[in-house]
This record gives sequence, C-alpha cells and structure tokens, in this order.
Amino acid sequence: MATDSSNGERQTTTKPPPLPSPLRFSKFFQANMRILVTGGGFIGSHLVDKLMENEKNEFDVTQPFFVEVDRIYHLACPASPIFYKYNPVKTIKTSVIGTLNILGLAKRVGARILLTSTSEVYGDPLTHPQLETYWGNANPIDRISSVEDILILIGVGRMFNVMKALLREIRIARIFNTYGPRMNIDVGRVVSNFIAQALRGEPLTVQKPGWQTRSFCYVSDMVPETFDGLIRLMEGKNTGLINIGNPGEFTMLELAETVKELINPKVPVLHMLQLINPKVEINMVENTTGDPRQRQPDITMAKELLDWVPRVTLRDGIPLMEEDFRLKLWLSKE
Ligand SMILES: O=C(O)[C@H]1O[C@H](OP(=O)(O)OP(=O)(O)OC[C@H]2O[C@@H](n3ccc(=O)[nH]c3=O)[C@H](O)[C@@H]2O)[C@H](O)[C@@H](O)[C@@H]1O
Repeated sequence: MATDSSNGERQTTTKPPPLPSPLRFSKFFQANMRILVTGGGFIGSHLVDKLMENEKNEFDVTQPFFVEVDRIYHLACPASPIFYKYNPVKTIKTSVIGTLNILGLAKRVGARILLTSTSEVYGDPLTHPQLETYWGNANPIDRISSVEDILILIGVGRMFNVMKALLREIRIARIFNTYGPRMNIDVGRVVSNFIAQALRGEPLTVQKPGWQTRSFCYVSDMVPETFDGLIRLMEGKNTGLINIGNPGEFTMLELAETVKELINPKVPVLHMLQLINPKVEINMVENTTGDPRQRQPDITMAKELLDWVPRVTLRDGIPLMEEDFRLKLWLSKE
C-alpha cells in the first residue's frame, strides 16, 4: 500500500519494516573460524549467506554482548535515507553505541574486525576521484537533518587512527553506492527506485539537476561467489582503510536512460491481473539540499593491496537486479 510523493520517496501507509535495526548476530565455525556479522542490510544478508552455515541468532548490538569470535564484520545499519528519517535515534544508537560495543568486544576477545564506512564521508567532494586520504567536504549545516551527516560529524567512519591504537587488527571498507538483489524495494535508493518505477510503469524520478554523479558497485563484487572485496580485506594482511567501489561513474540522467533502455518499456506486463502501461518517462523532481554533485572511488589501493577490481558493469548488473525485483513485484518477463 504505497503512494508516490513527488521526489521518489514512496509514502507507505503501512509501517516500514523494523529497520534500521537489523541487529543480526550470526556465527559460523568455518575452518575453526568463528565469524560474527552485524547488520548491513542487503550486503549483510549476502555476507551471512556466504559465510554462515550453522547458527543464526538475532541480537541487539546496542546492548553489550559476550561471545568468543575470531572475525567480526561490523556492517552497521542499512544505508537508506527513508529508514534514517523514520527512525533517526535508533540509527544513531545502532551506529554509535553498536560500534562502541563491537569495538569493545573485538578488543576483549582479540578478534580481527572489519568495519564498513561509506562514501558519504567524502561529502560533496572537491577532489575527484576520491582517495582514502581525502578529508571530505560534508555539509553539516544544510544537511544537518541527515542522520548520516550527524554520524560523519561524530566521526564513526573516520575513527581509524583512534581505533588502531586500541586494536591492531582493524580494517575499514569505505563502500560506494552498492546495489543488487535483496535490496529492499522501498529503501529509497536511486537504483532500486528506478528499477521498481520502470517495472511498475511509473515515471523515473530523477532528482534535479540530474547531472550529479554516482559510481555503482554490484553486490557480487562486494560478496561474490568465491572471494570478494570485503573478505579479501578481512583476510589480507593489510590493516587500514580502503575504498571498495566501482569507478564507473554515471549521471542520474544517464542511469535513468540506461534503466529505461534495459527494462524494455515497450512490452506491457500483467501485474496483479491488471495490464499496466509501462511506457517509462523521466520526471525531473526536487532534490534535498546539499546533495553531493559527484562521487567516484579511487581504487588504486584496493587494486594494489588486495588485488581486487570490480567486474560487474552497470549494464550487466541492472538486469540481474531486475530479475529479483520482478519476483518481488510478481511481474513476469514477457
Ligand atoms: O552507498 C553510499 O555510498 C551511500 O549512498 C546513499 O547516498 P547517495 O549517494 O545519495 O545514494 P542515493 O540515495 O541512491 O542517491 C544517489 C543520487 O540519486 C538521486 N536520486 C535518488 C532517488 C531518486 O528517486 N532519484 C534520484 O535522482 C539523488 O538525488 C542522488 O543524487 C545512502 O543514502 C548512504 O547511506 C550510503 O552510504
């Protein structure tokens, strides 16, 4: 039961899912390795499937808890502007108190820890592409309502040097705009919005000016079949902070055109026994203040230190995500 607002945020009349608090605790004894994965939305869900076989439990990372583990993937909370707005206090608690609890746990049991940070730390960047050493240009005044900017001000994603003094084995992955199957359809991110809109035959809501750029990384380059960016970083010998993202950079208008072209808007589809007209249009809508104008990761470090490069292009990734969203929307491919 959802209706569209003008800027692409779907207004649900039902209560949103209990996010952002997927405070998932899972453990798996793989090759005598005890692994803990916390949170992380759909990336966490792929990682859990990859790493876990045995036990899956639900814990709340905002509460201290006591387990013996060797590896901790702390993925914080799902990256969703809509969920942040829905539950800002819980988001901040999850990110700040949760991270402090997890750091305490890692120190106590001597576990190796990988934290995920975000390209949002670079704000509206003045250097391009963004290197790990860039301090960033986040806008704490106009975007103060954004929960993520509060977290950036607190510095959760930047605490590397402080944390390194406490924990020898710490790694931080700075993740850039990941997309792929299992994303929540109402998460409000641009790729999920455009694909869902194209499948529903609704106009794609490009937020103005439309030439702002992002670099999109398909989830299997983070957590693929065998060996991936996050696991490489965890298991490699380099501690430190590394950008993990796909340098392929697109304007939002280019992304909208690509989605339109790939999702075949000419074929009518049967949705819930109703024939919908999927002639997809682009609708330019208002943006939120302070939206970053450009984002592109410099992945030299990932290439050199982890021998990692992303493999899935945007044109290959969109159809894979389309398949997943068709299932979610009960839409068959004609
Ligand atoms: O993964 C990341 O690095 C970050 O991505 C997002 O931040 P953002 O880069 O703004 O990603 P989107 O919300 O997907 O928006 C990307 C661009 O698309 C535009 N957009 C969004 C939604 C829409 O319907 N139409 C549209 O044109 C936005 O104005 C923005 O310029 C999340 O909000 C962050 O939590 C996350 O850490």
